Amino acid sequence: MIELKHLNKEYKTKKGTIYGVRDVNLSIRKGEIFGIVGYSGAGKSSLLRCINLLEKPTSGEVIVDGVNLTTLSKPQLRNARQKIGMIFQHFHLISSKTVFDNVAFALKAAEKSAEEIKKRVPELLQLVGLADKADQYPAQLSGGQKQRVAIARALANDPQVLLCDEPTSALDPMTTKSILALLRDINQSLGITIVLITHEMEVVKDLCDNVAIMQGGVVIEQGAVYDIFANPVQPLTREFIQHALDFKLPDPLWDKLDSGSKVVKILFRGHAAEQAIINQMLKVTNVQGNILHGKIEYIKDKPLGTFIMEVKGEQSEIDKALQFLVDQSCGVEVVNRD
Ligand SMILES: Nc1ncnc2c1ncn2[C@@H]1O[C@H](COP(=O)(O)OP(=O)(O)OP(=O)(O)O)[C@@H](O)[C@H]1O
Repeated sequence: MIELKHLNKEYKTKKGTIYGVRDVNLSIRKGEIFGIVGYSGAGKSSLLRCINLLEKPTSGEVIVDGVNLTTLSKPQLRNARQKIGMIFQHFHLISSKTVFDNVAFALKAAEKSAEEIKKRVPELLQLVGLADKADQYPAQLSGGQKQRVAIARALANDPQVLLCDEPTSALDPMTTKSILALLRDINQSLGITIVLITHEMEVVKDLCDNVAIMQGGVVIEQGAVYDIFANPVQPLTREFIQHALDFKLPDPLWDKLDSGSKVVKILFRGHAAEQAIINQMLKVTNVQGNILHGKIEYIKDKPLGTFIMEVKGEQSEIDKALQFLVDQSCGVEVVNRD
């Protein structure tokens, strides 16, 4: 659906050239939810805004549904953009217009008739759960409701793609969940391809099919969300995942551990998460194990288990135990106190 080929975006400033996006190649499939993750300044917004040419790439190709947007004339680009909706962190609603008129604005821009607008706006407001708010003004709405209006407006012209620029960063956790659920519904019921940028891996875990991690304008790692969580390669990716899975041992627990023991983080991928592998390990080796932390996450309905264990025994037996886990395809990492 979306192909980015050797995409570069440079900003010329008084202080020199700033590289927003550097040689990015991405392929986003029709109907998927694709996440782009990175810290502030990583180039996420620059990349997203290149997809609808809000930012003109310095070089490279942006192909949406088979059309290379970088080659289009202005009127052609205007037409192509109607098939790409966009929502933002701070909603970008027009404060002097009612909810109805904010949504109608997108239809007017696409030169829809008054009759069509009268029919379409209530349908859109129904879709986002705001059928009773048509006559209210943005100031009378909560953050979540404002984002719903923005989503209705973005969907007005039946886009094939919805670009989401940190859509939940200004919202509380409960509202975040409801907006993510709405985006998932829209993706499933309307088949719209969603590209979403965020700095929270939690959002990616709950919503996305595939993800790209950005640093310094470069995509440093990409893949299916489950694979990225189960086998992160880059240190930055590991850092993001650590935040999302939250498995840092608290200090009082470290204080209680035997000085001769090892603390091991074990990752169970796929069906291994549902089997009694730790039990088997304790049976076939002469070590004692004490589980300090454990949880099983379901990502895209596939289990991913993370356990932190204190392992005690002769070094040779500990080595044997860890090798047993590796042989069962578990990820094994000795954890040291920070
Ligand atoms: N219009 C601009 N002029 C000059 N530099 C820019 C411009 N827009 C972005 N940049 C620079 O490009 C780099 C990438 O910025 P970008 O906003 O794309 O990152 P980001 O990952 O979206 O960050 P954030 O999460 O803070 O929005 C940064 O160094 C930023 O300062």
